[in-house]
Amino acid sequence: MAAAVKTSGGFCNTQQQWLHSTRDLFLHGSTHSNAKECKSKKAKKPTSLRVKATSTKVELDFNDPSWKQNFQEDWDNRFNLPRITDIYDLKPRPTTFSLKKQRTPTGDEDSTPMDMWNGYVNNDDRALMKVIKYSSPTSAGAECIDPDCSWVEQWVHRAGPRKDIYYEPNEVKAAIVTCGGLCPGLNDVIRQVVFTLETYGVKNIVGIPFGFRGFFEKGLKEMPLSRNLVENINLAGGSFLGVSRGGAKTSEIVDSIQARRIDMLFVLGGNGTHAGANAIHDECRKRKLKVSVVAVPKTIDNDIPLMDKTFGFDTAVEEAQRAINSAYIEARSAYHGIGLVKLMGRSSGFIAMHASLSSGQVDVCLIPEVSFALDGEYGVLQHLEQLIKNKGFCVVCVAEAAGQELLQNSGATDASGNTILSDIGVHMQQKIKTHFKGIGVHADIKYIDPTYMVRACRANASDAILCTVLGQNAVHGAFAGFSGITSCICNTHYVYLPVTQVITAPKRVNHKGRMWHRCLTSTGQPDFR
Ligand SMILES: Nc1ncnc2c1ncn2[C@@H]1O[C@H](COP(=O)(O)OP(=O)(O)O)[C@@H](O)[C@H]1O
Ligand SMILES: O=P(O)(O)OC[C@H]1O[C@](O)(COP(=O)(O)O)[C@@H](O)[C@@H]1O
Ligand SMILES: [Mg+2]
Repeated sequence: MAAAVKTSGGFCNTQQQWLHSTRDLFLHGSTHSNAKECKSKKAKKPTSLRVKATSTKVELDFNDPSWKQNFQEDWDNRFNLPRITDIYDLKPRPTTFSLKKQRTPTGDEDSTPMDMWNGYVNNDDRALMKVIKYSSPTSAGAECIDPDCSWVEQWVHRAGPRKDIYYEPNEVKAAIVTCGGLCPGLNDVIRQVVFTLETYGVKNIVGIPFGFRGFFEKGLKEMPLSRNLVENINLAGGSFLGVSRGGAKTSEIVDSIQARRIDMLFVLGGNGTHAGANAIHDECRKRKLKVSVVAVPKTIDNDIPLMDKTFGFDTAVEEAQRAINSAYIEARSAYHGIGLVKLMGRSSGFIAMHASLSSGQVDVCLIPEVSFALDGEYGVLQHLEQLIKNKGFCVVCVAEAAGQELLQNSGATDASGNTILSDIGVHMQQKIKTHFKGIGVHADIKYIDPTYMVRACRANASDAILCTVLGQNAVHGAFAGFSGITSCICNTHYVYLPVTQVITAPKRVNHKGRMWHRCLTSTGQPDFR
């Protein structure tokens, strides 16, 4: 019987490094860990780990030949999709979502007979979540489960239309709600959900106004939706239905779902919304309601784990890049110009990192995942001084959650309970001004905060396509009888994940990963510690 390893804090050794990796894999589906760096030099492989998964407690003993099987069984259990047939004994019916062309055959010899055309997804179809086989834990970005970094298949359920469905389309009432902050692409998803529902034959489609509030706030009326009504909503940013934060009272929301006789609920939102969707799904199950709750992950922050990206992220990066370009032009044109851009990202620096990379105009990129000092020999200010001296101008991109430890925090939260961050952009602007004044060097600082411009725009082409697929798949998932799932993209494939698996913790930039190092190579910045 191998010894179990303590799973939380307190010590730092090689075992702990493994522990963090494996624990992260279980908790976040990724070994991209936020683990503190361990200083211990001597590598000593642990033989056993006690790992607490989100739904099961699994003990992996790597000396046990069946550890891989145990891991996979736990994985399959956790990624199994909840279905309404788990609580109801329902008979499926053939789908009404036709992949056949609705035309009379032309007699074209080359045309495939429709009944042989494989257009439906089988419930046993799976996609691999991880495709790289790392030969060693020291390989760049290695995500290992055991000390030898063995190959372990991690399958997830493929998304798409099924041959059998569990709802009578003409009896269905479907509702759509958009929650949290704005995000490019919300309207594209609403539109595709409506189109696809109508293709199945659903006639009763409504929009819930202003997020979860629309379920219980007096005076807010549901909006009937149809193809005609939503046809052009993708041409504008924002949400056609409106969004809101806070006010999520699960039991009241489910009372309202019951009273309105909603059968399918499509919930578009970020990590908070997904937690809300999960609570609604659980409550519906408790009340034995035949309701499918299907989420679609939105957030410009790209901070939802397990998926390649959330819709809106690409567009936000593109827009952020425009702000960087303006900062660059201002800085380049001024005598000793310093352009400073603050970008969103509540707890992760994805927008800042990607916009810095894509613009190619950033000299210093600061993200919350990597701590830095402003003052001192190795601080950011000293580096800016060098840049001004050597090339005459510079551009700094800072993520809103970066360097929070350098600031005073009021501890205040927004209506959803998210911490209100202190303004690192304004703080840096002041610090840079004071620093250059102090050393008697002229500096012309131009500060740009494009915050709401970045997320209020309409989706770009790649996001519009992502929204189309995710929105359509959300509807297919509901008709297939799944509930408590989210429609997303993993490893370039479209899949469904149980919501429980994506609300464990926000995804963050892997500061030891290749992408961050590419960013450092691009900016040429040193360590600021
Ligand atoms: N843990 C939670 N359980 C239930 N509902 C939640 C939870 N966290 C947030 N919500 C609700 O989800 C909605 C959106 O959450 P918020 O954090 O503002 O945005 P996002 O979904 O974009 O992260 C809000 O109405 C909020 O009340
Ligand atoms: O000003 P608001 O609406 O509270 O939004 C601020 C937050 O919204 C975001 O743009 C997105 O957050 P969510 O996806 O969680 O809604 C964050 O980057 C930012 O911190
Ligand atoms: Mg959020």
